[in-house]
Amino acid sequence: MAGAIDHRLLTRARATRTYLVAGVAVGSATATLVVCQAWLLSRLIAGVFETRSLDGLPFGGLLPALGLLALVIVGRAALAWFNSWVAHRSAAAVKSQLRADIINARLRAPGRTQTSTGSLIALLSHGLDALDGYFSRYLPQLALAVTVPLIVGVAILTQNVLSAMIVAITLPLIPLFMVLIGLATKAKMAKSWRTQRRLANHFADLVTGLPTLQAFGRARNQTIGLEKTEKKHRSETMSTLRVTFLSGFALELLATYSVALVAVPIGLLIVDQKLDLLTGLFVLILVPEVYLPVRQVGLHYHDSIDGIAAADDAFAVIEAAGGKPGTVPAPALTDATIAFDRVGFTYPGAKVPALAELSAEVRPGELVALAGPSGCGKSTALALLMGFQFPTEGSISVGRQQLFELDIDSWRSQLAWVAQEPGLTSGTIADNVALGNPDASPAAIADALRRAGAPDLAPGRIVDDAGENLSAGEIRRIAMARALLRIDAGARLLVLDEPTAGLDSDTEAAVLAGVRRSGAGALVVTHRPAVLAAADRVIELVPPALAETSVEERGPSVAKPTPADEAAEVSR
Ligand SMILES: Nc1ncnc2c1ncn2[C@@H]1O[C@H](COP(=O)(O)OP(=O)(O)OP(=O)(O)O)[C@@H](O)[C@H]1O
Repeated sequence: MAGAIDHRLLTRARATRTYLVAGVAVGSATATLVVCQAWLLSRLIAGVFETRSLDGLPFGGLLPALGLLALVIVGRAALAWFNSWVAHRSAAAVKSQLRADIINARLRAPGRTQTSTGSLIALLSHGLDALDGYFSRYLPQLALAVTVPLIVGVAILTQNVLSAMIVAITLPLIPLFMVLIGLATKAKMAKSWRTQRRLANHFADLVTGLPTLQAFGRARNQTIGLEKTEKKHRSETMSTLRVTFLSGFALELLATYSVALVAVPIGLLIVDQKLDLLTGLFVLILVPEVYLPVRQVGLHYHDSIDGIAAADDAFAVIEAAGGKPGTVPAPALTDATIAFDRVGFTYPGAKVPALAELSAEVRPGELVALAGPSGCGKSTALALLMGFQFPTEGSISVGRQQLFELDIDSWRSQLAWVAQEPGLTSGTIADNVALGNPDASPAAIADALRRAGAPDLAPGRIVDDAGENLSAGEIRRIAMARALLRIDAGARLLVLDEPTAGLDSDTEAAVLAGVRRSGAGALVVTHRPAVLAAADRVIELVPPALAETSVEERGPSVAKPTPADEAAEVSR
C-alpha cells in the first residue's frame, strides 16, 4: 500500500525498527489470544446447549472455561495497553530524533534548505505531531493486519477448509480496495497537506511582518488572505474526512458481506449436521476477527498519509544539509591560506547565480576587504566560507584541504563571525557576548563590549527574543563584542559582514587594529574607504550577470594585489 512505511524512518529513526519488532510480537500474541478467546467462547456457548438438560448445577462444568475467558480478555486488554504504550514511546522517540536531526542539519547548513522559517517552525512544533497518529494508530494496526489474519486463518483452516478458502479469496479484496481508494485520494491528501503548510507560512508571515503591513495599510488584506486560506483548509479537511468516512463505509460493507459468505454455508452445514455446533461457532467467531485488523488499517490510512507527509518534510530539511559531513580536522589558520578558486553559487530553485567566478586568497593574518555593488554575492561568499552552503561551481580550499572535507566544528572554531543581521538569543547581553567564549569572565565580557564600541551597554541588561528591545546598532556591537571574545579565545579569522553599520569610524579602526595585533586575520565586507585603504587586499566582486557574460574578456573576479604582492613581483 502506498506510503505504508517510509524506509527512511526505518533507517534513520531506530525507534521505528524497535517498535515494528514489538508490534509484530504483540500482534502474534494478540492473534493467539483471539484464537483462545474464540475457542473458549464457542465451548461456553456450545456447552450451554449441551448441559441445559442436566440436573443440579447445570453450568458448573463451564466455570473453568469462564475463568479462562476472563483471563484471555484481561490478557488482550493488557496487550492493547502495552501496544499503545510502546507506540506512544516510539512516536516520542522518533519525533525527538527527527527534531534533533532537523536542528543539526539546520545548524550544519542553515541556508541549504528551501524550507521557509515559518514552515520549519510549524514542522518542529506541531508538524511532527502527525507522527503520533502514524505510530499510535496506523503502525499497530498494520502489525495486527499482518499477524492476526495469518494465525487466525490457520486456525480456521484446521477446522473448516471451505471457510478458510472463502476467507482467503475475499480478504485480499480489502487491501485491493484500500489501494484503489488510496490512489484516488493521494492527490487530495497531498493538496490538503500543502494548504496546511501554506496556512502556517501565511500566519508566520503575518506575525513577523505585522508592523510593516500596518505601516503600509495592508494588514487588513493579509487578514482577508489568511481567512481565505483558512476557509480552504477547512473545506479540504472536511473533504478529506468525507473520503475517510466513505472509504471506511465501503471497507466495512465488503468485510460484512465476506463474513456473511462464510456464515451461510457454515449455518447450512450445522443444520445438515455435517458440522458440529462447537466447530461451527468457533469458525463463525473467528472469521470477523480476520477482517477486523485489515479493515482498521484502511480506517487509519489518513494517519499514515499525514505521518509520512510530516516525515517527508523532515527528511527534506535533513537531506538538504548534504551527505556525510567532512571529518578532516581543519588546518590551523595561523599558516594555512584560504583560496577561492572560480567559486560560483546558485541558490536552490534560483534561475540566476548569486555569486560567480570568485577567485581570491586570504592569507594568515591578512585584512582582506570584500567590496562590490549590492546583490553581487558578498554575503553569499561569506556563507560559503562559513560552510553554510557549498559552492555549486569551483572550490574553496584551506591549506591543502578542500573546505567540504573539513570537520565543520573544527573549522568554525577558528572563525569569529558577525552576520549582516546578527542573531541574539533571549537572556542577558553578557549571555549573548559569552556565546563567543562560554568560559569568559565578566571582566573579559565587559572589556569585549568596550572594545566593540559598546561601553554603554550593561552586561546584565535583558535581551528579548531576537533582541527586539535593542537598536540595530546595539545588536551589531554586541555581535562584534561576541566575535572579539572568540578571537581572544583563539579564533584566527574575523568574518565581518558590513560591521560598520553600528560602529563609528574610530571604533571600527580600533577594532580592526586590535584584531591584527592579536595576529588574527579578517575578511570584511565593507564599503568604507578607511577600511578599504587599510586592507592588505581588496577583492572586488562583480555582479554574477556581468561575470557570466564577459568572463573571457575580463577574467575571473580577482583580488587587487597587495603592496607585498607588488614587491614580490618586482623582486622576481
Ligand atoms: N536565500 C536566498 N535564496 C535565493 N536567492 C538569494 C538568497 N539570498 C540571497 N539571494 C540572492 O543572491 C544574490 C546575492 O546576495 P548577497 O546577499 O550575497 O549579496 P550582497 O552582495 O551581500 O548584497 P548586499 O550588499 O546588499 O548585502 C542577490 O541577488 C540575492 O537576491
